[in-house]
Amino acid sequence: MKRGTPIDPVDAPESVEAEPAAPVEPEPASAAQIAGDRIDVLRAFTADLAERGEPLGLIGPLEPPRLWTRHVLNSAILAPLITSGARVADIGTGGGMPGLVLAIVRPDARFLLIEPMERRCAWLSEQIEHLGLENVEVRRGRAEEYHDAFEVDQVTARAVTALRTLVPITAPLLRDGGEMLFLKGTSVEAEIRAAEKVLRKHRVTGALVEELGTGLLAETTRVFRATVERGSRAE
Ligand SMILES: C[S@@+](CC[C@H](N)C(=O)[O-])C[C@H]1O[C@@H](n2cnc3c(N)ncnc32)[C@H](O)[C@@H]1O
Repeated sequence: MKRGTPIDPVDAPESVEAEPAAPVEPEPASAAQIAGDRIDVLRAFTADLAERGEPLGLIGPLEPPRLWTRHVLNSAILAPLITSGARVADIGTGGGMPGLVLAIVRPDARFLLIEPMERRCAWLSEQIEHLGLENVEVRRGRAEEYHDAFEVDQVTARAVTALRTLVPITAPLLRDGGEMLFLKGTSVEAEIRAAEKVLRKHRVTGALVEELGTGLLAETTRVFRATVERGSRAE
């Protein structure tokens, strides 16, 4: 794989034999600025992910040297877009991005981490307990299984699937007026064009792309923001 290509942790090998462990990226100076008084908790999570993430198949072998920049801070940079007091569902949290990282840096919001894979759920639950987080719960399963179970104010996701598939599985989780916040790559505009029909069908309005992290991160990140506006329906 080309260096610099984002790794899909799903494809990460279980172990890499005879390869020396890649050195972990030193903590960037901006980490404390982004995490504020939650930096110690974020450090503890990142240290554990650095040590156990690859053997557990949560991150690929090329990720430790860019763990902070590409994964942890790339997730934490979304924090200012989380509404205080909001109930937030993160879809496909995997090793913790972005949902667990956001739960760490935003203790004033409540998070549900929806993840189908048992081993990843076990990791997330262990981290929640170990870090003493009281604002986050794990729900095992696919987002679609929770469509009639609850409604949240905001839904987040990173590296789960393209917008035209992500919108139909996440829109039903949002209350009327609820917001989608999806971390996306450079292809987001093309994804929006490909998703035009489903955006209309699910009454997703005000779609825009914001660039986050300028002046803080070596690599900025792009977030897709949009709102579900169901409006009142005639009886
Ligand atoms: C490539 S990983 C990304 C993990 C994490 N969000 C990250 O950025 O590192 C995709 C994750 O989405 C989960 N997933 C796939 N389809 C899903 C669905 N329909 N509902 C919830 N999670 C799903 C997978 O189990 C996997 O953990």
